[in-house]
Amino acid sequence: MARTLYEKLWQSHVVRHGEDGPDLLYIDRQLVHEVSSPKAFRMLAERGLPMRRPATHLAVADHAVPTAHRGKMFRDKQAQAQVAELTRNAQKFGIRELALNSREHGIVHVIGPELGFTLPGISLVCGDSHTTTHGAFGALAFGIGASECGTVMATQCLPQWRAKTMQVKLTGAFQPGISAKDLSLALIAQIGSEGAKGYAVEYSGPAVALMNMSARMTLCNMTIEAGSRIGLVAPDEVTFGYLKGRPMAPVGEMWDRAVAYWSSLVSDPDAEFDRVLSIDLDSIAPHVSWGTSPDQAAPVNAVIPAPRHEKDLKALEYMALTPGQMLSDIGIDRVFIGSCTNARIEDLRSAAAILQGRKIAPRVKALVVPGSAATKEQAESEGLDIVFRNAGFEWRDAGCSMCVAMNDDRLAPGERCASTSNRNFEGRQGPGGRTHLMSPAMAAAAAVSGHIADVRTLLS
Ligand SMILES: CC(C)[C@H](C(=O)O)[C@@H](O)C(=O)O
Ligand code: SF4
Repeated sequence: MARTLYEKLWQSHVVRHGEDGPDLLYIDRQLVHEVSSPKAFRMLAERGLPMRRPATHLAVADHAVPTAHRGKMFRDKQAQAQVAELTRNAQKFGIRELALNSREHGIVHVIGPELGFTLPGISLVCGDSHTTTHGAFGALAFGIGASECGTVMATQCLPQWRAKTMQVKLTGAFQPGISAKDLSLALIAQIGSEGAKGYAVEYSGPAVALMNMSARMTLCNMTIEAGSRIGLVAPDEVTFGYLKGRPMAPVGEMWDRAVAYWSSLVSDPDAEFDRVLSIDLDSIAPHVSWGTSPDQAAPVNAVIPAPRHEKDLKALEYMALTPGQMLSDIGIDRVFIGSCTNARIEDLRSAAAILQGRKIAPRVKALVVPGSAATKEQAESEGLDIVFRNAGFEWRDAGCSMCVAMNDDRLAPGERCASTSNRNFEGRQGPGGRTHLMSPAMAAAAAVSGHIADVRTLLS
């Protein structure tokens, strides 16, 4: 029978079919960070259980780490304790941890792919909702809860319900100034923040074949904001090209065998999806969120829509905005370029291209936080750090930073931020802070303009 990519991945990991309950899946790899892992490690310790296969785990502290004072003291003692606990647990249970000062350090969803820890065909979990990111490689990757992390550590298995399947067919090509983030925001605005709930979403079509891994990762990363725990792209030559030579990728004959298997990880031509959507990229304009949920987003040249329900009213009040107001008239105080959605090298390049030879508006404070130490190093070798600094940005070390405000980087109450992150929930970037989600190029355009602006007017 014809099968979708999701069904192939699922079936290759089923240990036991659930009769009336969920299937039991084998989990190949787990990424571990400091926020969701303490409970899991405690579970093992309390029951005196060892880790089933420590070598399949990789730990990194990213959420709470300082980005301005790397290697110095943490100002936040709770954050410091959290990071120290991860190191203690990694040592105790024999898991590899990427040290804060190492070249491999970074946001968990950025370093997994960079190291080749993330591979097509594997099942990969992490106690983190944006684990959807890794589906860009054709991995069965999904976020799990803290106690499920413990289950995987102890058994290498996890009971799971199979999702329905959704195909998002993409045609056309991104127009100048437009990127995967705009597409994600447009899609989420269209289907809603629960529009893909219960579905595994596969992005396919000619436009996906043209996308680099960075764009595919942005798309899969944001899939959770449409309510889906799984975003997928079938692995292809672009995927293999990205992975070849990565530190943890297979080599020699194993590489050839892996590529042969990975090439089979596509939806069969006559496979049926439960739901199919089509989007033409030619029609996508730069998108910006105006509310407190990622689906409250609109094209930059639109006005803030009239509230449709209570949720919109509440969001407009929190955001201090009025229906009918031009999105591009909204002044901003801060700019954050970072997060596992948009802090890879391609993201930094696209922002730097706008900032080249320009300065940020006088009242704006801006920071750029690369997704990983390797991304930072690559950016510096290209001189991007100079472009950012000359424009007036602070150039930081890797971490989640102002995406989630668990370290020292946060908005003051009432401050408004143009942000390349993925969530604009109330208080997400600091209590009382107001977030507008957008692409790196759009965030750069907002930085130099002092208000939300259409990046297309700044393209040379
Ligand atoms: C802290 C962590 C568990 C959380 C997540 O699950 O995604 C965070 O990464 C986020 O982006 O909200
Ligand atoms: S960068 Fe933001 S979204 Fe990504 S893992 Fe960190 S906190 Fe979560």
